[in-house]
Amino acid sequence: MLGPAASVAALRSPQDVVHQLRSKMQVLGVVILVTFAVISVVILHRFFARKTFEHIRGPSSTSWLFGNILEFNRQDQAGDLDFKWCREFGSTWRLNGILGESILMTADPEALRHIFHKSGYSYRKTANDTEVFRIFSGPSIIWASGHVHQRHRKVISPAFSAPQLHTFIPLFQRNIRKVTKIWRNELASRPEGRMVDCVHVWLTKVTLDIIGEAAFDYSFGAMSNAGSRLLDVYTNMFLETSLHPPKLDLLIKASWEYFPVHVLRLVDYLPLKDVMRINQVRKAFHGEAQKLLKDKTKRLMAGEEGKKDIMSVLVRANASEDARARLSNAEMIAQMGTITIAGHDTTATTLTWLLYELSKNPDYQIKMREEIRMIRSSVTARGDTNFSAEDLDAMKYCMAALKETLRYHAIVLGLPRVAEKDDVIPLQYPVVSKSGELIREIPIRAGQQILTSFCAYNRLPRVWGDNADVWDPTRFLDHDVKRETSVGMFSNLMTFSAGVRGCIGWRFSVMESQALIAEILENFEFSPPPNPPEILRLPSSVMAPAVRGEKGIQMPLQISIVE
Ligand code: HEM
Repeated sequence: MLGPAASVAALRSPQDVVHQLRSKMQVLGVVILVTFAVISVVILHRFFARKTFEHIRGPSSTSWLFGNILEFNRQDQAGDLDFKWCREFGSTWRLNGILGESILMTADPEALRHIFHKSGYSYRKTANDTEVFRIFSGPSIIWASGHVHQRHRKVISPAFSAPQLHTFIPLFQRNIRKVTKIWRNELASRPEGRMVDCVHVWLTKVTLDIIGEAAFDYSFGAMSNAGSRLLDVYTNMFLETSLHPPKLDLLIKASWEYFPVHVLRLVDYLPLKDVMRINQVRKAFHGEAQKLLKDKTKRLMAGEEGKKDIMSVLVRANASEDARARLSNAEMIAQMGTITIAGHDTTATTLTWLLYELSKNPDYQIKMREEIRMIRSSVTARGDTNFSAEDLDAMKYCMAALKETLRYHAIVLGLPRVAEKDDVIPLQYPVVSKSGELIREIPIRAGQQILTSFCAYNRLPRVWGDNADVWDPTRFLDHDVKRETSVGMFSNLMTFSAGVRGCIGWRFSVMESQALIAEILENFEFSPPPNPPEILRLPSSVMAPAVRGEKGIQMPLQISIVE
């Protein structure tokens, strides 16, 4: 029997197919030609440009064409090379990029503070990241830069304020109870009272339904398996587009830095794997977001009592702005895809790693459960049924476990940035140069690339102590780890990035996690499955878990009911 793609092809005439193939070959031909022209210019530019990183130590190049980039993208486990290089060369080192580019890589707290906090927009995103965000979301906050980004941030920020987010706690609790009910029913049907399940699947479903409802008053129907069209096109996007990019993708994308922005718009038509996948996702989000925006604007015009979802708050905030500071319809629509994607897989994956660590640390898991039960008694005693925000904040063991997981399993491993102008980056921890001198600051030339390593910073022994390589939440309990610098959005961690472009949804994620952890651990116990498989950290854009030798995202854990 023919598959759907084959049946569609069978409906076209042979001339159509040949014509289509020819046009695709022509596009590819032009792309390859232009890329080679750009590559020649780049090589010449690199040859004559002023060198500023050459004295810094780093790994030797493993390929004349790719430098260290191929091995970095193909590492066995996410972060392996960051940790190795950081141990070998200190918290700042030099990496060989494509076609002999010198890249500065750093996990140094002062350098991170300088790049993300102090320099405003002087360190921009790479052309590759900017284009991928544009293709996926359109003109949204995560794509915008400079004063346009400032305008987005001003309109969107009120929707992420603490008082606004507190109103979502019952919504978080209502949704996680659906998972609790499904797991309880499933476990009741098993005579042994245990099951092994991929917790990531369920956490992804519940966080997707939560973001749908909280952000847009929209139902993704993930938990009910009703599955909206959006869910179908979007599932597994991160993994499919970012894991092990082909060599040609890496080469083409490295050349984007040298194209003018309007030429880069042609990227939409490139037959690259992730471009085609992401294009599809954007179109699906665009259609739904358009309908939602229309509905919410109509309600606002009719003077109806506004809903509390993030998009409704945004529509009201936007309407009250001065006309020049407002977001356009296209910009409003673009936020839906960004907020959905930035706002659920990230939290789901972090919580998956948390349950994994708890399965290996039963004593700490028991402490968390005892704490939840103690606070439950006081909730019941005052006649309430749900934990309030204050109750959740009072769960110190739970909060410490969440912080430690965000530290130890930084799901965004780091971010690349490009210097907009010549600058000098200060270091908190000086490194030794090739000739044995101490380097305390590094001159940067406009256009040079810096790869920041959040995962390596989050494990620096000088910041986190000698046991930085161990998952140990007690470091966040009673004693305040003395740190010489403060970076990041939350608890001195770089996991949510930092500064003007730091994660706008960090507080949403933390509150949601607090509510989900309390409900899940009050009801269930987690342990490793029989014959526990080796769990890997996949080097994809969100560091997902996998089982060695098997495909796709997986985290099999044994679940049983706590009586
Ligand atoms: C564990 C959970 C999360 C992690 C680790 C995380 C991490 C990050 C990081 C590293 C960035 C910077 C990206 C860049 O500069 O390219 C970012 C930006 C962003 N995040 Fe999150 N995030 C999380 C949860 C959320 C949630 C729950 C939401 C929304 C509900 C959200 C919405 C956003 C948005 C809109 C941006 C773009 C901000 C801007 O460009 O100004 N994130 N996030």
